[in-house]
Amino acid sequence: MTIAFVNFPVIILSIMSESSKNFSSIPILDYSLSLSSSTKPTFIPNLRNALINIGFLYLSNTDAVVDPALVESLKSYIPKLFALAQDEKDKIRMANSPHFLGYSRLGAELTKGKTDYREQFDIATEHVSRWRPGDPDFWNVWGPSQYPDESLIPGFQQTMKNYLTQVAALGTTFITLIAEALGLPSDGLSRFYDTPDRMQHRGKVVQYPVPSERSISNQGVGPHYDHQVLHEPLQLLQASPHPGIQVQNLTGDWIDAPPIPGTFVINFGRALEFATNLGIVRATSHRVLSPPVGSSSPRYSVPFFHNIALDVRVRDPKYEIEFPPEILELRDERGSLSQTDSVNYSEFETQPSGMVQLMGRVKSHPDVAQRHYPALFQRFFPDGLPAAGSAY
Ligand SMILES: O=C(O)CCC(=O)C(=O)O
Ligand SMILES: [Fe+2]
Repeated sequence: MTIAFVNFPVIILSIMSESSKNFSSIPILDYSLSLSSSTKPTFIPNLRNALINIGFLYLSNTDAVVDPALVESLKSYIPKLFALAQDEKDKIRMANSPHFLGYSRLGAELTKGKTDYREQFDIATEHVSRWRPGDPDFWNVWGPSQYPDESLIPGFQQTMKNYLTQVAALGTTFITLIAEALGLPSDGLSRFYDTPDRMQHRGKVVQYPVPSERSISNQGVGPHYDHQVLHEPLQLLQASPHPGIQVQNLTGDWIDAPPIPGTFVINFGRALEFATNLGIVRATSHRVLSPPVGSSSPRYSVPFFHNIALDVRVRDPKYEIEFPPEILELRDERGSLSQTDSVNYSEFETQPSGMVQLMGRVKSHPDVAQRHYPALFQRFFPDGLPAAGSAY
């Protein structure tokens, strides 16, 4: 099977050297090939390979859906966003929001109980919460975002909204390509989605500061799977070289996925893994290390998470999909997925997607949970708020 490569020097050449298990770099897929019926047949097999064997890919040539000028404009706002006065950032802190949207100070987030060394604004596509008293708590995990005062950073809000709309559209189209790559009709995964007004997808803008000599940890964000279907982080190029995301292959090695200009990194979340007969698609464990000590600039990224509908229980027989035998064979050739030490969202086995999402948010942001979901907070943190991990 061939992999479409963009000619870029940082990509290590030895892709899939021995077996797919030991992949040692991440393939680059040219999105524009999916747009015409004459080139789509070269795109789909590469996507199939990434879905089943790797769990990660770079996507290039997405200009038809995500405007490069908009991406440049968004990038130019990011250092200004983090340079806002601390009290202005705190005005839109995440603890204000039952939807876990807003600003988190450095060190406010936990992954597997350990502190992540990053500062971030969680901002989602526009959505009105449908939760009313008496409804399931997890309906309230989606709702409106908080933005900094417009006069402090004029134009940022609209730019971010436009960006989120465009990457969400890319995600929605990409889901149809995933369905085709898995031998289904292009709407083969549509059962996992609600109507657009009842969907929300999340983004965030993240700064990973350069640690000092004395820092005890270089955990930008600890090893985890994403719970959603798709994760489309935009890694921004830095003044000094940064390793970027690292991805774990089936033998447990961490593979660098450095930023490549003009691409998105796409990885698949546990929702998709569980929804595809418990593991045709691979969700892949990943982490981010802090920039090396002495780097001249922090690392910035804009992750985006494409969700499935809140009420879907992916393991409910009514959502079961029949895949063609060739796809099942490819899964069998790959073998079963190893257990890693990452946050793994095994709750998908029994819980609706919204509840899995809410539980993940509670564990990552206990102070927000204490305020808005006291019963769940008590369940996960019976001894009270941990010393680290407050989003105030
Ligand atoms: O910062 C990044 O590039 C990715 C972060 C990530 O994996 C996450 O927030 O889930
Ligand atoms: Fe992630």
